[in-house]
Amino acid sequence: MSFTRAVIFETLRIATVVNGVLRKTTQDVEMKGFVIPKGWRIYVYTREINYDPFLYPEPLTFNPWRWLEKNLESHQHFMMFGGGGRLCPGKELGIVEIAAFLHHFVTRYRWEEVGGDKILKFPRVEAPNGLHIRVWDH
Ligand code: HEM
Repeated sequence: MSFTRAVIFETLRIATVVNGVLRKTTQDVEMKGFVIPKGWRIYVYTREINYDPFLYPEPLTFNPWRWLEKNLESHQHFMMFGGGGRLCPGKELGIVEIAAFLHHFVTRYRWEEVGGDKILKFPRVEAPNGLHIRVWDH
């Protein structure tokens, strides 16, 4: 299960649909010489963190093994499920659901892409015309 978990994290890192998390300051916050006034709304653009080459060398390469080498999941910059008191409560359920789907899909079926579908990477990962695949029993 640890490799499946690594595949899920790497997929979320490269192609999550959650580009960031929102917060609002409840008091003035000083950070690295800057003051964020009370009441400001903040958008933490986690997509940028996920592509940071200092945190994830060769960030555009799909490399699930990077999650096994170090415990990246416990790092402060791991924010695919948000963080702090508002951390996604469905994190583990979501991972189990994806893992169960992947297990059945990979072990029971084979698939191929059909047609030259367009995939956009920015501002978010999406397939505007849908991602068409042909699936058959293995
Ligand atoms: C891959 C799957 C999922 C991803 C990537 C994801 C991601 C996120 C993110 C980024 C947040 C914002 C956290 C923050 O502001 O710090 C969030 C919040 C939340 N998620 Fe998920 N989520 C996933 C699955 C689920 C599932 C399966 C459930 C419920 C069954 C769920 C329920 C929630 C709820 C209720 C919140 C709001 C928490 C709050 O504001 O206190 N999520 N999720």
